[in-house]
Amino acid sequence: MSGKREDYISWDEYFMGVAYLSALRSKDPNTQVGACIVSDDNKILSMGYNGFPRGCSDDEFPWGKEHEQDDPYQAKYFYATHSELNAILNYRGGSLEGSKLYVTLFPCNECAKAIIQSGIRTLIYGEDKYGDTAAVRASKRMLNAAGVRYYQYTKTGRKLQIIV
Ligand SMILES: Nc1ccn([C@H]2C[C@H](O)[C@@H](COP(=O)(O)O)O2)c(=O)n1
Ligand SMILES: [Zn+2]
Repeated sequence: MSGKREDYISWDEYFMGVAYLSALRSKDPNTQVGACIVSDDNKILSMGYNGFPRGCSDDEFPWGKEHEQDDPYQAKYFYATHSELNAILNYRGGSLEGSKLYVTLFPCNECAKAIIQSGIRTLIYGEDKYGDTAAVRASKRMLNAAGVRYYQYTKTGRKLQIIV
């Protein structure tokens, strides 16, 4: 055997795989989101998943949805930091100018602002299940205006199995 292995995973499979792996760390019982920020020369810069800020206990803060509780103070939305924002805030290396963001779910309007302002130029997303909401429509409006390129990741169908 003298040639190289040919069935290695692509860059997109690798980074989207890392984003999906990060999502598995989320304690959100309904939606787990993962993100991976990559430099333009394909080095991983940061990762994140949705969860409560440091010091806000996963066991004490609420994981319910607003409409079930009828009180936003008792629902997760005031407290959960989105995976994209966590990935941006987790980066300690300086500038994210020109980087790419892989995220399992299309970013909301608040994350879009952080993405634009941090200098991320390309966004590759997995799902768009909230695509018809005002938050995601506003997000796309801002990303379009700011010239952030985005496209949906096309699943290759390859099954990645890791035994840990
Ligand atoms: N792009 C996104 C969108 C949502 N999230 C987080 C915020 C919540 O923890 C969860 C959404 O909960 P749901 O309303 O589906 O019960 O996902 C995120 O991190 N990034
Ligand atoms: Zn968001």
